Amino acid sequence: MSFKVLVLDNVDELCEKVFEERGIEVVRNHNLSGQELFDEIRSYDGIVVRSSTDVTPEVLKAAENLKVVGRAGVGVDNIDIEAATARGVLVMNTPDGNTISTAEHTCGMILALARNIPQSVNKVKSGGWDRKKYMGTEVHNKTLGIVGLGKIGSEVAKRMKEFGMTIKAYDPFASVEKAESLGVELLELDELLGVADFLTVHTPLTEKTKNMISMENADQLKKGMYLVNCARGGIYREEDLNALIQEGYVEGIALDVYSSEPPTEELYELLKHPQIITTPHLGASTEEAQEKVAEQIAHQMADALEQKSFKGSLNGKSISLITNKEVQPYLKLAEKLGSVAIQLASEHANEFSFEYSGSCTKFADVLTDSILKGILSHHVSESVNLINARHYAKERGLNIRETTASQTKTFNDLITIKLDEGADYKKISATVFGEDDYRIVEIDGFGIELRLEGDIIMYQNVDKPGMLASVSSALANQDINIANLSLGRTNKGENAITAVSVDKNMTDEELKPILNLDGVRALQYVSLPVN
Ligand SMILES: NC(=O)C1=CN([C@@H]2O[C@H](COP(=O)(O)OP(=O)(O)OC[C@H]3O[C@@H](n4cnc5c(N)ncnc54)[C@H](O)[C@@H]3O)[C@@H](O)[C@H]2O)C=CC1
Ligand SMILES: O=C(O)C(=O)COP(=O)(O)O
Repeated sequence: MSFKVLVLDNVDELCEKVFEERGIEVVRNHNLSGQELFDEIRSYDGIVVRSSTDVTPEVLKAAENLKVVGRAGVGVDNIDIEAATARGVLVMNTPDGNTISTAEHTCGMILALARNIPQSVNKVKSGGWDRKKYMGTEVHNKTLGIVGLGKIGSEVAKRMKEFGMTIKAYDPFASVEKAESLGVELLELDELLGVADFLTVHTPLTEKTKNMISMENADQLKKGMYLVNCARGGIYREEDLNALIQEGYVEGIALDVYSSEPPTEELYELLKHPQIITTPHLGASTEEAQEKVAEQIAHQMADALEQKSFKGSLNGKSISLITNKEVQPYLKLAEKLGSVAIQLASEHANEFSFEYSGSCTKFADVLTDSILKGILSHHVSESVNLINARHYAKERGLNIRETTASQTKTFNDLITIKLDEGADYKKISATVFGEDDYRIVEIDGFGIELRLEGDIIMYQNVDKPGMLASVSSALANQDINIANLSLGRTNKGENAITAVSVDKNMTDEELKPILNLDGVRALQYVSLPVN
């Protein structure tokens, strides 16, 4: 299969090189926006972005062929992951390719703040000379507060420790062991704000981190401290930045990131304050970081398109499992069974129970995605895949219950779907023999053996002589060949279930003679793709 990828942002050329080496057609176009972008994007299987292109629901809708969005970098706030997930589009990033560069930039900002480097450079360049005004402060023996002791925060800690700083951090998700190994003391946020001479943030922008510092909590800050933000604009409340300095809470602020990039006119005005130093989102802008993220994202996207690996994927949490050879037969089994279930369920049924037993239980999560794919493919016009199956299930109000049992009585593995009360058949179980022999093995407690493929007529009947002969002659009269059949019964002469595979896709009209046979009940017709 051949794939086509569009590079939309200023991503290093190595990206194209990797795609080309891997036989993927690649086009670079930085200058697309609006309708032009919508028109161009239609035919691509993948797009590569940095932080400059907003991957909105509209962009995703226009990209009819899209399978993967690759972010050559970390932050994905410019990508609507929810909308991508709903459309079954994989979103991936390169979590560590620009860590060192951003950490180095942060350290640079801390030192630049401490020694007024940008302001004094400007002074000299404009023909001025003022040594008194630009008196600085040492960072040695000062406390650096880090909010977010993740990849970048940790690298900043290591580097600034070497400058003789005491490092303290707030990160509710960081382990004490990790902090100890870095020589960092973990504190609560309010404690950290009270002791930090310099505060640097390295978290995503979330409901919790937005406006983490503002005039509202300025009282908690150590007087005359410095603020650094090389993470995401808005973690410090931008409208309050000038006031924080003017009211004497903060001595200086260094920003690499802004709530809108480039900043709005109002924001540009605020940034003119002489004690605020600024760079235009340069944290990751080094040759080394850009080469790393470009190469990484191209390989990751190529692997994903070729279904080899899903490293770096941010949605479809269980998708990485589908490259596991062991899980593939179960995925197919689950999807087929889901398809049977929806064909047997009552109209408007919205309750399904999935039971996994045996060794397949360890893949239960992705098997549920696959059953849902089988169920929903009959309902949803948009293409359903393992990434968006749960999204659609939720949107359609399906209630799902999942249970697992480590052992089965008769089979190594069994997947069972329980249907709604109104359905003719309430419980259907299937397994896979070998690599690709998918079979229904039980319906409503009746042992049966039927391949999960092609066209199947299922009915209940009283276990008496001649029933099968009547059904086969009703089929033969219409020149319909029986491919396979399976009978299940409880006890001799009692109720029985018959499943007949036929060689053609039958119409309602063709089913009527069977439906009208005396003794045939609960006739259902199921159609499945042939393996
Ligand atoms: N300026 C630039 O060019 C760049 C900026 N970034 C940004 O830097 C930030 C950090 O990136 P990484 O270190 O790679 O991410 P990471 O995921 O390794 O670390 C984030 C840390 O923040 C912590 N965290 C999350 N919510 C928190 C909260 N409410 N309070 C305290 N800690 C919290 C997490 O536990 C985690 O340890 C991201 O926002 C990323 O987008 C990343 C690369 C370049
Ligand atoms: O990776 C990140 O999160 C960054 O902020 C870097 O953004 P950029 O790729 O330089 O536009």
